[in-house]
Amino acid sequence: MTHTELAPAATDVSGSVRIPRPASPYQGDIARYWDGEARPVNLRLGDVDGLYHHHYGIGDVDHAALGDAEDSESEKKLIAELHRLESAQAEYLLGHLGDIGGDDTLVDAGCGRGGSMVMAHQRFGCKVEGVTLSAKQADFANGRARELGIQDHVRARVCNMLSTPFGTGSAAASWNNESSMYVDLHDLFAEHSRVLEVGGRYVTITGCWNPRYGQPSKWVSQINAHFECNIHSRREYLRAMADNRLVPQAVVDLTPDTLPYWELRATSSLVTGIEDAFINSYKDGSFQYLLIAADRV
Ligand SMILES: C[S@@+](CC[C@H](N)C(=O)[O-])C[C@H]1O[C@@H](n2cnc3c(N)ncnc32)[C@H](O)[C@@H]1O
Ligand SMILES: CC(C)=CCC/C(C)=C/COP(=O)(O)OP(=O)(O)O
Ligand SMILES: [Mg+2]
Repeated sequence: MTHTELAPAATDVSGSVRIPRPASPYQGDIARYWDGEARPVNLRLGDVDGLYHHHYGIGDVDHAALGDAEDSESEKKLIAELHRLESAQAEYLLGHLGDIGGDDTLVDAGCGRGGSMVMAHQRFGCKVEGVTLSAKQADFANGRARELGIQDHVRARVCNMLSTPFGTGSAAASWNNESSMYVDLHDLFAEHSRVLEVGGRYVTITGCWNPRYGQPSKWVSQINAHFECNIHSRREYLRAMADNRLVPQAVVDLTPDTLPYWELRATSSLVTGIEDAFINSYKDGSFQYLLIAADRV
């Protein structure tokens, strides 16, 4: 499918994104949450190179890139390092999408400010369609795409990821990057399964509670309350995929890879207060940071 066949962008006369009525009061709350979000830990990291993420980082910290306590640039270097780890996370996700060509269309479900969409287009040359509940985020992502001159290929719209306007079988690949904890997984995977072509690839990076712990730990409950989300268990992911023709090809526990990011972030001036909940739950085994890549069969 070429992008000219896609439904027209939902914009009003001023060029901003049209806002559909939320599908539920909860979705209205989540839209308001992200419309109002302006945490320095996200904006200052994004300012490093113009890729704005709302996900966390993976990989080893490059200690040589950090200044020592006397270094007047140490805060700037710390921010650049946290951002590098967040972009590494997105590259890792994109690396599991398979063989994507310039004529393909990808779907980013819960696209935030669009950092991963820009990276996907830069990597594959393809079209990327994102959906978010937040009009502010969609405007931001579309503004960045215009600044980069890639607005014909990268587009965000205000839309519920459980009911998208994308054609059946129209996407070569789709993903959720830390956005699946806001929806019912059966509904979510039914929609990905519909939009993906047979043989297409679905990838998620997510935090999930570990069934081996028994129930969501107090740390998981704290993260849910902090973000107004509903973290699922690893078992729920695999079951809901199996029920929706999504067959896992890779399940990677990224918990050891994300801990260095959190430990570094906990030392920065940009802490938000949620760092200990992530660190403690990753360490006590009640919570895992997982990538799942699945084939649409
Ligand atoms: C933590 S942010 C992740 C953003 C992005 N994936 C990234 O990696 O930067 C969660 C995103 O999920 C979106 N979201 C939550 N529920 C949604 C829904 N039902 N439909 C569309 N987007 C949703 C929010 O609007 C927000 O953009
Ligand atoms: C792994 C889990 C459970 C994620 C929950 C979803 C979420 C809020 C992700 C990060 O967003 P953000 O980048 O806006 O958060 P922060 O401000 O903490 O960096
Ligand atoms: Mg962040």
